[in-house]
Order: sequence, then C-alpha cells, then structure tokens
Amino acid sequence: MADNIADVRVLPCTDSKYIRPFRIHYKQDGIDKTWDYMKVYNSVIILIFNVTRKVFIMVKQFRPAVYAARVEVENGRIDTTKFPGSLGMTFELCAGLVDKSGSIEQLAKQEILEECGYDVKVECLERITSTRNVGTSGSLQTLYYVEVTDEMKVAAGGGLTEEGEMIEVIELPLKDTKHFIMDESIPKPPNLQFAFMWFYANKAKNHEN
Ligand SMILES: Nc1ncnc2c1ncn2[C@@H]1O[C@H](COP(=O)(O)OP(=O)(O)O[C@H]2O[C@H](CO)[C@@H](O)[C@H](O)[C@H]2O)[C@@H](O)[C@H]1O
Repeated sequence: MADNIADVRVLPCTDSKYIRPFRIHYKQDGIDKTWDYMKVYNSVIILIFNVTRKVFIMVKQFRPAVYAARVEVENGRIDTTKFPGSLGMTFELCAGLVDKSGSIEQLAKQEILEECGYDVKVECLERITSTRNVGTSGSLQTLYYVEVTDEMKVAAGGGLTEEGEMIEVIELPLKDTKHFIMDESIPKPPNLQFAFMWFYANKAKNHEN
C-alpha cells in the first residue's frame, strides 16, 4: 500500500540530485538585496482525457513534501501513529521531470506510458501553455493536453518499479470535475485546477451532452 508509511526521519539535505539551494546577491535600483532560491528541474505535465468513457486520467501517489508540510516534525521524527501516510497522498496530473535529453513531447509520451499505461502519438499532444514557479525556484512547467481511447491502454501504468514509484492510476469522470477541483480535503497542485478550467473553456463543449 502506497500510504503505508513508517520509520520517518527528517534530516538536513546537502547533496541532492533534485534540488540545489543558492543565495543570489544583487543590486536593485542601487539597493543591495539577496534572494534565496533553488535550482530544480523543469517539468512536463499532461492533462489526459479518455474520450471513450469521458474520464480524466490522473495519478495518486504519496508525496513526502506534502506529508512533511502537513504534520509535526519533532526532533527529526514524525510519529506515524498520529500522522498516517494517507496525509501525504495527492491527486495530480501525469507529470515528469525534464531530466533527460530529447524533446519534451517525447518525454511527455514516455511519462504517459509509464505512469498511466496509454500509448499516445507525439503528434497528438496539444501544447496548452507553460508557467513558472515564481517564489523559490523559477522552474518551468509545460502543460500538454491529449485525448486517449480505451484501445490506447496497453499497460497498467503505475510508474517505474526500478525507481520505486508507487503510482495509482485514477479515473475522474468529467461530471465530477467541478466539485473535485474545489475540494480542499484532497491535496492537489494548482496546475491541475488550471488544466481543468482550460478544458472547460476550450474542449468541454465537444464532450458534454
Ligand atoms: N525531490 C526528490 N527527491 C527524491 N527523489 C525524487 C525527487 N524528485 C523526483 N525524484 C525521483 O525521480 C523519480 C521520477 O520523478 P518524475 O520525473 O516522475 O517526477 P514526478 O512526477 O515525481 O514529479 C515532478 O513533476 C511534478 C509536476 O511538475 C512536480 O510537482 C514535482 O515536484 C516533480 O518532482 C521519482 O519517482 C523519484 O524517484
């Protein structure tokens, strides 16, 4: 079970492959300033809509950062009897870090197959837009949309076992989306809400009846 979390310790991190903190010193209109920021990978995110059954394909997974932010850390320990792993479970769109060479569309195709089990053609990916994390990282997230059918489901998905990924593929019916995006009991990133609003503005008329 992905939410069966035990033996949690929180330690300082000085040699991460994923995040590197820096302090930038600069003058703004003659005034000396500093800003602390993190170098992180850019990412690609894909809104997947299954037209056969009118459901969005999403992923549910344990996110350690969400878990740690929601619970009390005492002397570097988190008491999992008080704070169960379920507090760190999130609903997200299929996504991946841009940590490999090759086109971003090719990376998106690969993530869709690995995480959700659908085999899509790169040409079918529609680029929606990109956004940046403005506060601490400045990293770029590029958002795509793709329509899939049940015939395109060729594998179970669930992420790469060798990377230890434990991802559950979730199907969210189109009719439940509006309630879902406002439901604060389910931790989710803002790109998910933006993507669904984009769908309502641009695609929903083709699928609602
Ligand atoms: N900080 C970290 N510490 C340790 N291991 C890590 C890590 N980040 C990634 N990994 C490892 O790298 C693997 C691959 O990550 P992915 O490329 O699938 O990105 P992910 O979808 O997790 O989220 C990515 O994309 C989403 C969407 O933008 C972002 O919200 C999210 O921060 C970003 O990691 C993970 O399974 C994990 O093993």
